[in-house]
Amino acid sequence: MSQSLVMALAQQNFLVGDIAGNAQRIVELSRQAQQQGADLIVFSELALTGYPPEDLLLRPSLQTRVEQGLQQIAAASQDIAIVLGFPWRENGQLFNCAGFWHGGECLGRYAKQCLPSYQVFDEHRYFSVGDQPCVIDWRGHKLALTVCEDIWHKQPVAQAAAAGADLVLNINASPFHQGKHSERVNLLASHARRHNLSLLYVNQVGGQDELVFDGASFAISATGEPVLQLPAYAEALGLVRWQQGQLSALTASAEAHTDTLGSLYQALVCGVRDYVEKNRFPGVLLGLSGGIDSALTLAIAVDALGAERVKAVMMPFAYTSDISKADAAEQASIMGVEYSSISIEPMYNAFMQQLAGEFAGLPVDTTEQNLQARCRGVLLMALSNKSGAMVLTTSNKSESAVGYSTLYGDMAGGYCALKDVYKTQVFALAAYRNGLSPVIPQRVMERPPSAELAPDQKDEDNLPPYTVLDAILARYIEQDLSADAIIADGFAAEDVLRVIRLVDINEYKRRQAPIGVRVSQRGFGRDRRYPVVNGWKAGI
Ligand SMILES: Nc1ncnc2c1ncn2[C@@H]1O[C@H](COP(=O)(O)OP(=O)(O)OC[C@H]2O[C@@H]([n+]3cccc(C(=O)O)c3)[C@H](O)[C@@H]2O)[C@@H](O)[C@H]1O
Ligand SMILES: Nc1ncnc2c1ncn2[C@@H]1O[C@H](COP(=O)(O)OP(=O)(O)OP(=O)(O)O)[C@@H](O)[C@H]1O
Ligand SMILES: NC(=O)CC[C@H](N)C(=O)O
Repeated sequence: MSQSLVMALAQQNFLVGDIAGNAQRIVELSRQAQQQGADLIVFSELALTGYPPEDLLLRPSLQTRVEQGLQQIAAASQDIAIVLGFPWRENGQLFNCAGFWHGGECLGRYAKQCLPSYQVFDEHRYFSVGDQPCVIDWRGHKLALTVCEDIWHKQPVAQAAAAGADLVLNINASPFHQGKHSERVNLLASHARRHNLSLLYVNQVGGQDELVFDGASFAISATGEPVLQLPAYAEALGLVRWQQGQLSALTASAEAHTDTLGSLYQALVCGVRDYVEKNRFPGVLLGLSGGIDSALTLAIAVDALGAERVKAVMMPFAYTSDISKADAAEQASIMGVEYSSISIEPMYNAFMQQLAGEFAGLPVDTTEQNLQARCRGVLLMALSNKSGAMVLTTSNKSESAVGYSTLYGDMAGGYCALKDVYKTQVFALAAYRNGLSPVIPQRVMERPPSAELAPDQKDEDNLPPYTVLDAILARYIEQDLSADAIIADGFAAEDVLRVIRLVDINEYKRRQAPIGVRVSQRGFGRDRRYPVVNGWKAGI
């Protein structure tokens, strides 16, 4: 006769590489869950190391550190069962494992069978493939362990069902991209219905370099109905009861994690917050130009860290309009951030004076524009060095795509909130954020974008309108379409060929850009690895 079980879903923000700290956190939370009546607690994939640990997995002391952490966890499993993810070396091979501890003993260990090595994932670089299901017979229940990517294929769940499982514990490190949450829920519901199984989906939460894990863990009944939904972008401990083959929620569900601009905005906030917090920066600073990119970046920074940890700097030059200065000052005041204005004119003039001999007889070109951006970069980095605050860069995905930014100028900095956000989405996100409370002056939202690096300059003088540019970029970057296919979609050949050429020749620039939040399935980080030197010809 099976007993009723209370199970805790532990959605946590672990620090990659801090094995001792993560083990301690796992022990504390297990104790806390036990006090709340849980018989079993489930942590996420590679909870012990944090995900993705990347080449830390190759460090010689990995196994020793993992064993030390697991000893503490085993000791904490006397009165509560603990399920968690950890790397495990056996016979010279490393596996991405899920383990089940109770009474101080490991009652089962499962090695992940489906290793993702696409998009940002690179698990075949580190892990060997498992080939066995793991179904643990505990207190009259048959509990199967699976790890993240396993659930995106039919075989591991089918194997577990064939081995008699009635409940699948799926531990995850599943990063956010737009639309991902509904994909996960639909996927698990289809496994549930196909095999008449209930499933727990436990995801980690928080930012890690370019990745943002949204959490949003859930439990699903054998009929494919969601039973419990944990919040997105927050740590949480949810409880469910498992009794006579039925799951029921013991804690309140969060609102369903919908795939709107709101979840995109929260992903950006979460990415910035965790990058700053986990690197222990006291705060951030950025150049505030009166344009939309720096305005949105400022709003994200303040939502992530609080106004007292954010500084904005206006650095005017001869081409900076009065309305840019006024709008920047107004936004800084609305948001309550420290604000200062430093003219770049004296340093620009000093550079030009020193270069006058070298430049004699040569026409004015982008060199002079880049020098303005570089004066700003130097000032921001000096302020960063002095205060310890990190510089946020403001380039969006459209600009990074076509190389519309200056090396060692506006590209100087540590982290980029909008790195994976097209310019058209920048406008939509700014409007979304202002809908919550007005933080970006209306004029900033309405002015045509301009780099203000030359008299009366507008971005769209040099580029097709952003709606057209972004549509071409999405086809080329996200969908991998050829120039011919994009032209066949109705775009002007001249625009398509020019944009593709710009994307191709600016790989070197993107390679030197700071990392930033990834929110699509094809960001400019680990998702897209093109050779800088290459002879590929655009066309078919
Ligand atoms: N393949 C390669 N591998 C390595 N390095 C390479 C390279 N090709 C050029 N380079 C180097 O890169 C230099 C060119 O890059 P860089 O100095 O950045 O300059 P560049 O790309 O020529 O100019 C920057 C462009 O971005 C625009 N911009 C700047 C700032 C802000 C904004 C905005 O709206 O936000 C727009 C600006 O109007 C201009 O069109 C070359 O002089 C060379 O030193
Ligand atoms: N006058 C300025 N004062 C402070 N920072 C500036 C100034 N001009 C440019 N910057 C910085 O350089 C970045 C590049 O901005 P630029 O104005 O060239 O074009 P942009 O990409 O349209 O950005 P934005 O929409 O923020 O103006 C800005 O986002 C800002 O961080
Ligand atoms: N860690 C993993 O196995 C992640 C892969 C999986 N498809 C996801 O992103 O949800």
